[in-house]
Amino acid sequence: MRSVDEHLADILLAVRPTAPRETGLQETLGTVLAEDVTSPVALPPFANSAMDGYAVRACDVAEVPVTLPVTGDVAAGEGGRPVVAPGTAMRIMTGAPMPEGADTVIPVEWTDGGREQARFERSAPAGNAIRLAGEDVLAGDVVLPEGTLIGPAQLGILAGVGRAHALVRPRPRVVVISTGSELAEPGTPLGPGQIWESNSYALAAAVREAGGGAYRAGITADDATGFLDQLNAHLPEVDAVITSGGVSMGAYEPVKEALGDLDTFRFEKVAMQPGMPQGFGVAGEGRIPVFALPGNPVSSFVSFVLFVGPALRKMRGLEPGPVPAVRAVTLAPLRSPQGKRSYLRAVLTGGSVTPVTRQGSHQLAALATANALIVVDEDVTAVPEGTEVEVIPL
Ligand SMILES: Nc1nc2c(c(=O)[nH]1)N[C@H]1C(S)=C(S)[C@@H](COP(=O)(O)OP(=O)(O)OC[C@H]3O[C@@H](n4cnc5c(N)ncnc54)[C@H](O)[C@@H]3O)O[C@H]1N2
Ligand code: MOO
Repeated sequence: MRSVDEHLADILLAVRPTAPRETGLQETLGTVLAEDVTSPVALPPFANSAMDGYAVRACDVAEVPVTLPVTGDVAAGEGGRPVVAPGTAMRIMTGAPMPEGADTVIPVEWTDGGREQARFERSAPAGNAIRLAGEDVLAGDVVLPEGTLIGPAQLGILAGVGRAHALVRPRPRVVVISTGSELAEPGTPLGPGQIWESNSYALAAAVREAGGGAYRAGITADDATGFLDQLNAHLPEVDAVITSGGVSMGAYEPVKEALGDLDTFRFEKVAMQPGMPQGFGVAGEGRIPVFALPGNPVSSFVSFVLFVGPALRKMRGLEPGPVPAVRAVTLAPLRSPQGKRSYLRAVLTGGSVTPVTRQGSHQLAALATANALIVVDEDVTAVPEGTEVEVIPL
């Protein structure tokens, strides 16, 4: 059997980041920059007021109280070149350009707020409440280096430096294909021997949560030719394929049957529980990665966390890194099969973790109550209560 680490290493070797594409500003959220973004101008581009108040010369309000004539208003967006003459004041608004002649701003709260003339109760040194040009960014500064993940703040500064587009690695597009003649669409009645199809919904949701774009191809019956036709139809549209089911030892294993003989594919047992039967390879002219995950719902979900999640990070242009884990004390004893790394569904609260009672790889409802996976190494078969263990938060 291959180890979890070996299987992941094979996958990471085969996947590559998506090709950079010029993308509209709003669509860059969750993507990774493929260029250094510089600012064409200084930010702020001009000295401006940080407060609503009066633009004056500091020397004119050095002795207070003092009353000065108010010669006009400077609003934000002012495009002219207003001038504050000695011994006068102008009302100024937050974000408005500093008028010539003025070297300080007196907040309106320190005055009587007059329009024709204003009485100043407090003085301030030169430079008070003024935001200088270039205080945030100088023209030509790199504001976001290549490789930056675009979140709301990063999208904001893209807009702030005037960009309507950016060169980014698009979210990987992923199709999820579920195989199984027993599967019925949720919302339709169950026939004899049928269950509602859940894997493609969970996996597509996991892809989206992991920063990819996902769609479901629907259900394919247990027929290798039909599966292959469906796979080939989707390959030109996607950056990766996830299949569920049809990879183990049964008489009807369409995924394994369709892809098992290709020399770009491997179906193997990975030393883990759940998720032992795994397939991975590349298909089509685009050498599109195909993750052939086991059909048991908990197995496909855990496989996603361990293998597809890191691969999607690499495809997005991020460091795949180790799957983030924490340490916590188990509040119950744990059991694990010899030679397999177990991923026990569990509830993590603060520094302690409790495995859920139903650990079967078909027990999807139990998975839905968990928020973490406890990792028990291959060579450990029993862990006493009170032991510190490795935990992957979900
Ligand atoms: N003789 C052996 N049998 C099995 C082995 C083995 O090593 N030797 N491995 C077991 C393990 S472990 C797993 S995991 C499963 C994997 O099987 P497949 O990937 O071939 O998946 P299926 O047989 O198609 O389905 C397994 C199970 O999951 C249900 N399922 C499948 N797809 C969905 C879906 N989209 N939504 C909800 N449920 C789904 C399916 O009805 C089956 O109950 O093989 C074991 N057998
Ligand atoms: O290894 Mo399978 O994934 O348990 O059910």
